[in-house]
Amino acid sequence: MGITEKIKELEDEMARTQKNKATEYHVGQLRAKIAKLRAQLLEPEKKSGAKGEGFDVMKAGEARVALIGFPSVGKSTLLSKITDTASVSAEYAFTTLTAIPGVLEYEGTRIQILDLPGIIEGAAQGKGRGRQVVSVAKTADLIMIMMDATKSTQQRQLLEHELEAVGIRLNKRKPDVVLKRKNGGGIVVTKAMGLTLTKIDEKMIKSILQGYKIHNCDVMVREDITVDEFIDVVLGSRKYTPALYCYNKIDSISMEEMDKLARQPHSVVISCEQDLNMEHLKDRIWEELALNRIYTKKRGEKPDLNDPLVVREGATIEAVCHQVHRSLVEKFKYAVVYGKSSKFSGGQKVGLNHKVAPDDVVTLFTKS
Ligand SMILES: Nc1nc2c(ncn2[C@@H]2O[C@H](COP(=O)(O)OP(=O)(O)OP(=O)(O)O)[C@@H](O)[C@H]2O)c(=O)[nH]1
Ligand SMILES: [K+]
Ligand SMILES: [Mg+2]
Repeated sequence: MGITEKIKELEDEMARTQKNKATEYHVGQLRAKIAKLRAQLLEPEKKSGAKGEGFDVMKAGEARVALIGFPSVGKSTLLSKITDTASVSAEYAFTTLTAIPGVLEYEGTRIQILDLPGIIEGAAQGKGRGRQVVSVAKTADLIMIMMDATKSTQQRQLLEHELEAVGIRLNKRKPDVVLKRKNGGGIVVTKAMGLTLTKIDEKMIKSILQGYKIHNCDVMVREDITVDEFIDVVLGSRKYTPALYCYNKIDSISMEEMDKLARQPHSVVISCEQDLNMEHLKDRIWEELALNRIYTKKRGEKPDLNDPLVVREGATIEAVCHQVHRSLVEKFKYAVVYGKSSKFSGGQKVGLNHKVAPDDVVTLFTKS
């Protein structure tokens, strides 16, 4: 009998079993057996030779949010609740075996939410399908770290650790350091005016670079970085992603406990089952994604306020062009912006590098 058939048998048995005090232990055992078999299904296939790089899911909408968490914290329940997609949820671990995309409509914006298999400690080292899951997290604009409010708060640290292990930096800005490799001249470290380095010194910077066999390089340090942050800069391939910590199942904890969790930074508490705080969660997703709406208008016409473009905070006119059409940048001549980013109330003529502000109106002019 294959694993899937075995699982099916156990599931059937679970469905047949009356749940009460007398069967509690037996049901618990069934659940553990199912979880163990499903974990086996999650093992990467040996012969495929793939290093487990992500799941093949097309991006959709204006942004992507990945749901990362241990098994059975309620990721699938949440997906079914806030998007147009139903994802199977159940009381045993490893119910979800692949990436399931859904779309959350938020005030005219489409946000892709990715339900993912639960990960376990050691995911980053390739335990279970963990490596694949954390790879998908790298493609997300926001990582939603989902936890069971009734379980220990250690979950948070363990999950952060797994994500850090694959080079994701949560709620951190890229350190303000510029490295410029050269062909000669040794290592030259320059600091921004008035900056004192308290956590790293020039000698350390040089020795780290030499450790990575970089012997000729200009280093411009613009903030008081730590050793780890400097190593991140040298390694380069770090992904700096906003994270929202979501505690589910608050229906099962006390008010005091709930209050404590809700007060942590970047945190939100919900109950999918009891429908608690779901609208607030959507607001927070939008806020953490830091998306802005702007509007385009044709010359001599009124802007179409029903059809906003959604761009990242700090987006440039170039990004706006990309949103409108892939080939627009090549034909771009100049733009006129109206609104907060414009110096003049009658509109300002700007180039591709100009940064737009929320609710700006933009007219794009192309070479004919
Ligand atoms: N008490 C309570 N139970 C919940 C809540 N949300 C989900 N559950 C239950 O938690 C269990 C697990 O839910 P799932 O949605 O399958 O969890 P998951 O994180 O997708 O699990 P995997 O796919 O196995 O990683 C189910 O029995 C749900 O009914 C909640 O807000 N409160
Ligand atoms: K589950
Ligand atoms: Mg699931």
